[in-house]
Amino acid sequence: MGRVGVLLLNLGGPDQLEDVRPFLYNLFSDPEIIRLPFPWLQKPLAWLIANSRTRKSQENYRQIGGGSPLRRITEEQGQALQAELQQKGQEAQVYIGMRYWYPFTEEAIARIKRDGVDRLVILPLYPQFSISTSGSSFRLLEKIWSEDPALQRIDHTVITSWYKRPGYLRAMADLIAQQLDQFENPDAVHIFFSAHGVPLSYVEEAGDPYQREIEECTELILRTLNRPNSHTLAYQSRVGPVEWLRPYTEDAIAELAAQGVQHLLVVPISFVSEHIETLQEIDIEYREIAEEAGIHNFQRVPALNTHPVFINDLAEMVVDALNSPNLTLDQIARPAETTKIYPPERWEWGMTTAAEVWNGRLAMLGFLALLVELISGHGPLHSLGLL
Ligand SMILES: C=CC1=C(C)c2cc3[nH]c(cc4nc(cc5[nH]c(cc1n2)c(C)c5CCC(=O)O)C(CCC(=O)O)=C4C)c(C)c3C=C
Ligand SMILES: [Fe+2]
Repeated sequence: MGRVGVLLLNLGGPDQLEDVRPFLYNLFSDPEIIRLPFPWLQKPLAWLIANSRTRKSQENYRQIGGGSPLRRITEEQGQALQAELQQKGQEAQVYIGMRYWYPFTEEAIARIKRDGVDRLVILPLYPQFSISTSGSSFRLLEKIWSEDPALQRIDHTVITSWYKRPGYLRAMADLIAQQLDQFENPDAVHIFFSAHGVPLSYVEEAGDPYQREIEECTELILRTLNRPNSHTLAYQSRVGPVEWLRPYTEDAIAELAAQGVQHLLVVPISFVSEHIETLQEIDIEYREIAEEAGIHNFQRVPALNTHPVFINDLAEMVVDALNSPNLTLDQIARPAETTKIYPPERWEWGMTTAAEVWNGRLAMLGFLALLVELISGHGPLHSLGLL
């Protein structure tokens, strides 16, 4: 088989407060995060949004110790996966490629080339696929691959999403059960699944399978858990003025409180590491909303991090991928009739000419409105607290 490598893909997060601005700039420069019809608008808009969001975002990172734990946890996951693969008799080198901060995907690829990897498994650390997460990393990789004949010689396979894996579901159910059993009356606890949101247009216009995969994942976890608790699924971490997937977490918490729910167990569902949205948004912001609304028993399930059942499942996934037919970056970018990963014709740029013209006009208007707001200091983004 030659030298085997596993490339873990993740989003990345600022290691310290000074990193927040350039991290946000990288994030908003990604057309899979802000979808604009004109590429030349992307960088100026990214610069404007990053600058206007930095202070608020820094304050959030300050509340969790001055930086994101994502790099440390992802490295721990990588080490644990490498050791578990070795236990299973599969020698492999694990690499980490972050999309918006160090260690960048480009650095991981340089190391993969330097080490002479012959066989590579590409594994995003997102259980569910979204255009904005795994899709963005795959798109970047496809571009790097298409420009480098040395990479094209590496036999590679991509795992697109893996939320149906039995080990992942078991580990999630075990963590939920452990937390439930710490309540006085476990069956009376309302289980609240909180997924990272995406703009509604990703699902309705671009055909992102994310919402469907999140809903199915929630059902599978509940089936594995096999408890009688009531439950809710809602979406958190909305950014900007457009509509995102609903219900929004803060609204759903308020609604449950109004219905008299007293005991709430929050389950972060779209990410496998602790990060700002678990440690700050759920543990601090949503807890405050819940307690003010009358939910006094508010607990959260920890993220999987290096849970042994989860790491064992990742290792089995890698071994399975090495023994299955390859799904290549090229196939993902230009799917064949038989490759049904996500509706490709809907993910591509363009839609119809008329839609593009209108998108362009609206983007220009939006850009002008943003400039006016930045100069005048008044407008909808100020009202929303984004500027
Ligand atoms: C499945 C997980 C995630 C999805 C889907 C996702 C979509 C998405 N995110 C933004 C905007 C921001 N995301 C930020 C940080 C961030 N997001 C995720 C995960 C998903 N994002 C992670 C793991 C992180 C890093 C967390 C850390 O610990 O550092 C940020 C920066 C933080 C902040 O200022 O709030 C922004 C902004 C959009 C617009 C989007 C979908 C289009
Ligand atoms: Fe995000």
